[in-house]
Amino acid sequence: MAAPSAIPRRGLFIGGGWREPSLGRRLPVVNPATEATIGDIPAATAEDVELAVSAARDAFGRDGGRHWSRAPGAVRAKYLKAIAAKIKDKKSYLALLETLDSGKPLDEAAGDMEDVAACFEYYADLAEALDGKQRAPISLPMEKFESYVLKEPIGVVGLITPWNYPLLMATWKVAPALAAGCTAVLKPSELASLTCLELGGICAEIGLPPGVLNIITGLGTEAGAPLASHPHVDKIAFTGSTETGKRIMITASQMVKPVSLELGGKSPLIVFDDVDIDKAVEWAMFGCFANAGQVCSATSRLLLHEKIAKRFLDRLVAWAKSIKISDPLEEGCRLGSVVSEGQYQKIMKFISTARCEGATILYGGARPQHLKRGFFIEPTIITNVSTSMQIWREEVFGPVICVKEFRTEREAVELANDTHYGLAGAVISNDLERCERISKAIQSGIVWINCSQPCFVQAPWGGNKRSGFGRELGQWGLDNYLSVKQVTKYCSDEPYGWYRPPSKL
Ligand SMILES: NC(=O)c1ccc[n+]([C@@H]2O[C@H](COP(=O)([O-])OP(=O)(O)OC[C@H]3O[C@@H](n4cnc5c(N)ncnc54)[C@H](O)[C@@H]3O)[C@@H](O)[C@H]2O)c1
Ligand SMILES: C[N+](C)(C)CC=O
Repeated sequence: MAAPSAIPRRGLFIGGGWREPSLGRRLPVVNPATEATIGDIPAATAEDVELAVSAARDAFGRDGGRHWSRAPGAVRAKYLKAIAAKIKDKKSYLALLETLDSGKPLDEAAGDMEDVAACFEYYADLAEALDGKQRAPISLPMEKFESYVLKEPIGVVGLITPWNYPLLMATWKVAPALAAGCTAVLKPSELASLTCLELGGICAEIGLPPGVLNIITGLGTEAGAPLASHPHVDKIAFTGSTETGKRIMITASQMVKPVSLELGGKSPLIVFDDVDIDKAVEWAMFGCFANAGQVCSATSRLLLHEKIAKRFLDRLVAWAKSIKISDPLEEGCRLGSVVSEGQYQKIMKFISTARCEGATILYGGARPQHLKRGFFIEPTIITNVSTSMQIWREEVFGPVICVKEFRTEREAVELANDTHYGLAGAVISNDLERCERISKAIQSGIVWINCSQPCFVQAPWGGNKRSGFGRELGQWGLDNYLSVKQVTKYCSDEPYGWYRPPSKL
């Protein structure tokens, strides 16, 4: 598909319609593959957050919740399915916008749109099933009491999301939140908001009740912070960096507001000496170079058994050389640009610090020579790394992998767990018992065996340690937006009998 001559000019999506931001400000949209400014997005501020939260509050309580929050799950499912159908209809267009906004290869963006539609469909099914799970009885040790559980929507939720999978990361929150009966204010990243704004257009087209989903774009400090601190927002679900996650947690703690946090990672991939090297190399490549390494669970630390390390690295370099790095709209592109100039500078600084600290840049580490414009970085492989180096310890969020060797299984596990993060980890070995042992020993929320990165909407996603807490996707994703209410009934005709009745005079 050819690039559109202009990006749609959208307002903020509040109360079912478009509004100009209160202060009239807009932020430029830069195509990171060309460095051209291709449009702009509204810059919301606290005044707009106020309007969006108020619209969500009204929608939550409208007519006693009959049309949304207390409506049968099948009603909400109908809307979620309609959104999924529209996403499928507009897949090519949305993928194109995502690529122009973020620099990711067009076919990766198209795959993301399929995942977006599948996520809405999945949570439509869970919304329908929710009614059948209400009033689940609790077995009690006293016959005079009966108890059951109601699962109720938490209320108005604030959803703050990053730029690496812009519409998909938003959908992981919007779909379950709406399925649960919550109403929401979504604040996508200022670096890639175009497809999230299009989601607003889709909601209007399918007639989603006004205010059920509100979408405000803008800077984190100006639009995200007032959303996180708003007293009428009942929960914040956040995906982004650990630093911002900490700030959100501090803000939310002032109101004892629940938060779920999907944060950064420094995920290891352990490769033993009993493997097919080329197959394992491909998983390592997919782990660290897909989406230009801007993946929360990216394989950023590669642990190689010393017996295969040299052969593995030779093949890894050979495979890395064969990646097509190009404008992400070109067919066959496997490495696009990173998302912004800021991200480009940050990644380059990580690489130069690694060099200064004594690591070896085995391959890459620079701008590809054939691309004079755009924020492109070669796939980069770094060896001679020590565990005190920044490149080992901190999340890069770019196409950069650092490598260490190990001798024993124990040493591999110690190295894998030598991180403050705990999002994901992976092991490749033909010895499945060893893989099982390692999957238990790795301190993370996700472990892949003989693969790396595949992600399914049915399975829980989230981390431990400084990678956050709470789980998205699957039933766990829905539970994030439900509050559990215990209802206990006294069902005996007898008086309770704790106090003696006053004597009749
Ligand atoms: N664990 C996961 O599932 C997962 C998935 C994707 C990305 N991530 C993480 O996201 C990070 C990259 O995304 P990013 O650079 O957009 O992260 P970021 O923390 O800079 O921004 C994330 C969002 O928070 C907003 N924000 C920034 N400051 C804020 C504040 N003070 N108050 C409220 N909101 C604020 C931003 O505008 C953006 O919408 C990486 O660390 C990555 O690992 C994690
Ligand atoms: C799981 N994934 C890759 C879609 C999102 C994490 O950044």
